Amino acid sequence: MESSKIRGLVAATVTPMKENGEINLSVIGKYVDYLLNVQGVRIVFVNGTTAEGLSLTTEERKQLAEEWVKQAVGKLDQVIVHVGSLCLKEAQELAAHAAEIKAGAISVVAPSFLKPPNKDALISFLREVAAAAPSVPFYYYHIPKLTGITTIRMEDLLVGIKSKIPTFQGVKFSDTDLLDFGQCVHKYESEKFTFLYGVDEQLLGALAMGAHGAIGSTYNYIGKTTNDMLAAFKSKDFEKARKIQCLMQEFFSYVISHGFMVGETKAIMSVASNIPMGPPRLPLQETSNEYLTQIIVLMKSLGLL
Ligand SMILES: CC(=O)N[C@@H]([C@@H](O)[C@H](O)[C@H](O)CO)[C@@H](O)CC(=O)C(=O)O
Repeated sequence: MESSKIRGLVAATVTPMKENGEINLSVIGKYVDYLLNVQGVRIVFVNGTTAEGLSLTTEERKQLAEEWVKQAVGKLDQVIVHVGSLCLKEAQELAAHAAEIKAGAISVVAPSFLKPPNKDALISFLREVAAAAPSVPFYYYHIPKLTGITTIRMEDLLVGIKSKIPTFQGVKFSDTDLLDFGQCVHKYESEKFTFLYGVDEQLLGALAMGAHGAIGSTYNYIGKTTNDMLAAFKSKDFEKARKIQCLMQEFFSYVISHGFMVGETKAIMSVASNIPMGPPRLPLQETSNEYLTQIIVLMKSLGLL
């Protein structure tokens, strides 16, 4: 698959599972068609947070990456495979595999149990993983709320990074710190890095700070509405863009205060796409029918479904 610069929306995919907890590769073809034809989303992020990547076996991750790449051919623009792991060797194995199957890009989250003690240790880890896929564009996956690595700012991480990781292409920035985000875009403009924002509820703020695109769980099912917001922003209709973001925020505000994790994402996506995404894997929990009904009623009333 072509690896070109990433622009626009990227769906952080869920991993379809059967009721017995096995991964369900058979629906990925339909999933691709749904993203493309209904949501207008042409890039996917596979085996990330929403995909429960770190709860899958290495073999499952490889099978999923292969199936996504296979189904994307001739349809999607790009498949980004998340290859991060607590284990360097496993991350390298997954990176080499992503290169072998011709994934468009790889992304790596910081190991979060035995954590890198400082920026240099983190870069050393990332460099070793990136080296296992020496011709595949590399994106660092910054999600401090989940990794617990809260003291390494991206603005600092990027200093001289291209000399350490030649395939470095950009950051998937899943944090609310728009000061750090804005400085990354501003200071590294000449490097032509790509900055993809990952907090869907405030994407408009990041667009104003120069985001090139966005990766998120909700682009699976409100990609079309978010694309309308991107179009309004691009044509400088800021009033319209703000209205769309605020409308989506009514949904975010409700679900975030009542509980919003992968179980909810999978359930909403199953209803929206009519493709069974199944339950999440333990320790995550399936959402209740009662709560799902409330979410769907709200989304319909907002015109998001
Ligand atoms: C913590 C979390 O799951 N964040 C999501 C967001 O899309 C998030 O679901 C959304 O902003 C709602 O809070 C993404 O950043 C995660 C993501 O891109 C991924 O699944 O790899």
